[in-house]
Amino acid sequence: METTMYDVVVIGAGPVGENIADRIVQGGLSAAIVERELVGGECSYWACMPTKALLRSGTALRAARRVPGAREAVTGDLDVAAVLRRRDSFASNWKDDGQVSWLGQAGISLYRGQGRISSARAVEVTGEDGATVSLTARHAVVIATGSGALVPDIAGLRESAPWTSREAAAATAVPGRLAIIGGGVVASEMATAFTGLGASVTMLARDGVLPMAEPFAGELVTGSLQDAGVSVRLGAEAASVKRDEDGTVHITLTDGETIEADELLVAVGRTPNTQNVGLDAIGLTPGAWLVVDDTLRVVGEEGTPIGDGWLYAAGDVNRRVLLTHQGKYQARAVGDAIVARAKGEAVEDGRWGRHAATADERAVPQVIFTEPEIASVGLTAAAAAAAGLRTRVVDQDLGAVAGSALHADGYRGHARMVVDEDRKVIVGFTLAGPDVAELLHAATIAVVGEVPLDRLWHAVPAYPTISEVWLRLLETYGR
Ligand SMILES: Cc1cc2nc3c(=O)[nH]c(=O)nc-3n(C[C@H](O)[C@H](O)[C@H](O)COP(=O)(O)OP(=O)(O)OC[C@H]3O[C@@H](n4cnc5c(N)ncnc54)[C@H](O)[C@@H]3O)c2cc1C
Ligand SMILES: NC(=O)c1ccc[n+]([C@@H]2O[C@H](COP(=O)([O-])OP(=O)(O)OC[C@H]3O[C@@H](n4cnc5c(N)ncnc54)[C@H](O)[C@@H]3O)[C@@H](O)[C@H]2O)c1
Repeated sequence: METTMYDVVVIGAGPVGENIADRIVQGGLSAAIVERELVGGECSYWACMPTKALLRSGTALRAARRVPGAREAVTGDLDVAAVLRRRDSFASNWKDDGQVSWLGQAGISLYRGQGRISSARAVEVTGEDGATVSLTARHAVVIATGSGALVPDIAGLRESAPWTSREAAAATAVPGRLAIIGGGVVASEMATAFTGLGASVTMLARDGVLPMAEPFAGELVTGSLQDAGVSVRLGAEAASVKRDEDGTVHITLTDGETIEADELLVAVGRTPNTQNVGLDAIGLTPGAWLVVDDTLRVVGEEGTPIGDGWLYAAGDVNRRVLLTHQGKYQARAVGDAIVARAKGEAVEDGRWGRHAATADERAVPQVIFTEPEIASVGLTAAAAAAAGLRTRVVDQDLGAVAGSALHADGYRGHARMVVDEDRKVIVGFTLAGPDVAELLHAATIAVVGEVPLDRLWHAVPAYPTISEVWLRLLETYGR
């Protein structure tokens, strides 16, 4: 079979794959990208964009209702059809023409179909018509195939055709009753969105609400979900599921209670898209998360790169951080590392080096778009303690800051700064409150830059903004 040669072949055209290919071409090499569904990946069509579009209108409405004067100008509830239309447009109506034309402009060759590694540096692409194309990579193959929703082994669950995050993100109607298994990020965001859109929501949060975040985050989100009418069942676990012929879903809990719903969303984490990517051909296990070093080279069981280091994996598929912005950060590192190695240039793979994804370890920012928003970077107090750091935790009521009070009547929120006492730098920062998302980057810079607290006193927050929380936290810490 004839094979086409590129410097680099990227499997998966999600946000991460696209950015890797772009970096490769910017670096003067040629790149092919393989995609089996839509160019743009999960984030564009079934994850970040559509879910945030489903949430945004409710957030705007709540914001207006918190400010007298604006409140009186708002009558009625959300216009569900308008929300769904706006969501459709943010999902580009599930068409990838825009992203395909971007690939063309960027000089990246697109191959549509399932990509499978057949041997070292060789990828076969099988299109929908069954035709196969062979690609060979001169320098590297990158797996950027992302992840899919994990559906746990609960009796009857799969047969009940549950929603995963995909069906929730792309919903064309709002179910009367929505049950959710899970208490993590997807469950909390979708409970917020669908209760705002008029569904009666029950959340089965076996392990609590946002258990990986600072405890006050989960408490505030739980409280506001309950205020909005969501039944938050902490500790509840589904034992079996059955869907009637009339479509009603019955969820039996481990304590014997049964809950009825019109739809059931399963949101208990992700599974890597590595089932059918040819891992068996190179001695790796299909279906497993890929393990990588800091320049994103896939390593085998003994911890050394596969072969001569021709295989890389970035984004969700390596499980380091399941977030778009962090995957794109990896993409910049891996793309530049491949170019440097191809050109025989030095690879800066030390901590914070140009080609190392160092921030993945302890400096990851995330915004959870619940009510209230949860914006965090770095380690929680518990994670810092578990890592053996000697820390001091400083807390501040965010509602007591002048800028917050002005922002919204009855502003409720909380901020926490985790200080590494040995280095006098911030290693973790969490904000919970309305409209805190845009405040996060200051904290990310403080954590990544390891800005000494002494110097932070000279970073004066403007008055009267919510950012004044920085000063309050420093004052509590003491000079
Ligand atoms: C509901 C939800 C909401 C989210 N919201 C946010 C958010 O607000 N902010 C945020 O930062 N992150 C968010 N995330 C996480 C984010 O979606 C992922 O981290 C991101 O999509 C990962 O990008 P990726 O390129 O690694 O993988 P993906 O986006 O999954 O893309 C991988 C691509 O590879 C393709 N592919 C897979 N296997 C093959 C193959 N063998 N051959 C060819 N193509 C293949 C797939 O079709 C897909 O297009 C959310 C996730 C979910 C589920
Ligand atoms: N705004 C954002 O940044 C955003 C939004 C959505 C998703 N995401 C990303 O997508 C990924 C997937 O989100 P997710 O919510 O599916 O995963 P998650 O890991 O955030 O939460 C899954 C939750 O399900 C619980 N769980 C696991 N198995 C269970 C079971 N059998 N029954 C009941 N509960 C169970 C876990 O304890 C956990 O709390 C996350 O890593 C997240 O970072 C990010």
